[in-house]
Amino acid sequence: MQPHPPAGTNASVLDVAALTVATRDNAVVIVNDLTLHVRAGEMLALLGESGCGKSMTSLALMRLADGLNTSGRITLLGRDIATLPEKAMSPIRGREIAMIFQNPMSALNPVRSVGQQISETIRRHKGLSRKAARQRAIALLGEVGLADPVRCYDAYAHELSGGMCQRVMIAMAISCDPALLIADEPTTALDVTIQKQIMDLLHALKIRRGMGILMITHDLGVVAAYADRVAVMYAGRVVEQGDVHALFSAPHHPYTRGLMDSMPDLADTSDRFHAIPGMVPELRALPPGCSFAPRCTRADVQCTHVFPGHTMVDRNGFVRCFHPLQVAA
Ligand SMILES: Nc1ncnc2c1ncn2[C@@H]1O[C@H](COP(=O)(O)OP(=O)(O)OP(=O)(O)O)[C@@H](O)[C@H]1O
Repeated sequence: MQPHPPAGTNASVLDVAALTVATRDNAVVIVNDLTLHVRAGEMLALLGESGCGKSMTSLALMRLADGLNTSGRITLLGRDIATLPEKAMSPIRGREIAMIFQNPMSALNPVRSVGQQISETIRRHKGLSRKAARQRAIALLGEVGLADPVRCYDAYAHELSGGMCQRVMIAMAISCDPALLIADEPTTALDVTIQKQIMDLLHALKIRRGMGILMITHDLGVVAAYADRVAVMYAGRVVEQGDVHALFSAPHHPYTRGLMDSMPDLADTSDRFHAIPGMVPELRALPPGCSFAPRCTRADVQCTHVFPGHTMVDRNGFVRCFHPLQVAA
């Protein structure tokens, strides 16, 4: 097992370059030329509307995008895992990279206690004795904020609330000290107050453990409150990436600007809702050039022919647009 990079060192945990996922016949490109990185102890939000390819990105990173054509580099802790055979990849899942999902209840086995499920994961990856694995599982249930970890160990998923189940899933995900946690919309199925508790927990774990987190979300509020950096995805591509504060105070891509303008503003009593005109295109029938061009007021002929490359906007950010906002030409 590779040692994790220490937190706060800016060491890269995950580096993804030109990741592309397409159907076997290449008729649909679901993730297109995707570039991103996650450092130790930081949360990168992958932000986008439904159907833009966020979940497929996470599956591809876990090397679980079965039956699809995948290319590009996925460097985890300095090693390219994009082409590793399944036998070598299998122990990496859980141990170096772990994942939590939207619906924790359905991710847990209903006929085994939640503690047993965590113990089994620990025993499989760490080879601990039954007793030691149980002790570690109970400690983890305490670490994720469950009030009575010993009692919780013997509980079944149906005996716990949605928020408690998500805490159990997080305990299982961190049980082998992964360097990277992928969280795919982990709070979407939960009540608003519980959402905040789970996000606070992930934030605390990120700091305490120096773990990198890739947070998949469509929620700009979550991004603003918790992420360190954000990658904005549209129709299979990352169109803008940068530090959260920089990006929120001065978005460069017209799509990012549109997303921010469409956030409801409680202070605005004008009854106006600033929606982006038009619809997200079908991946099966993307327009030529920039996929956002048909909805973009800044688009010209060039935009309808060529997809723009990466333009660096600062040390940490890039935009893919021929006519970005507030970037010197
Ligand atoms: N095997 C496949 N063949 C063809 N298209 C697929 C396949 N798998 C997924 N897609 C399509 O790829 C697109 C991206 O799916 P994905 O689930 O990654 O989106 P998402 O951004 O996570 O959306 P959501 O937030 O709704 O989960 C969807 O339009 C989906 O229909």
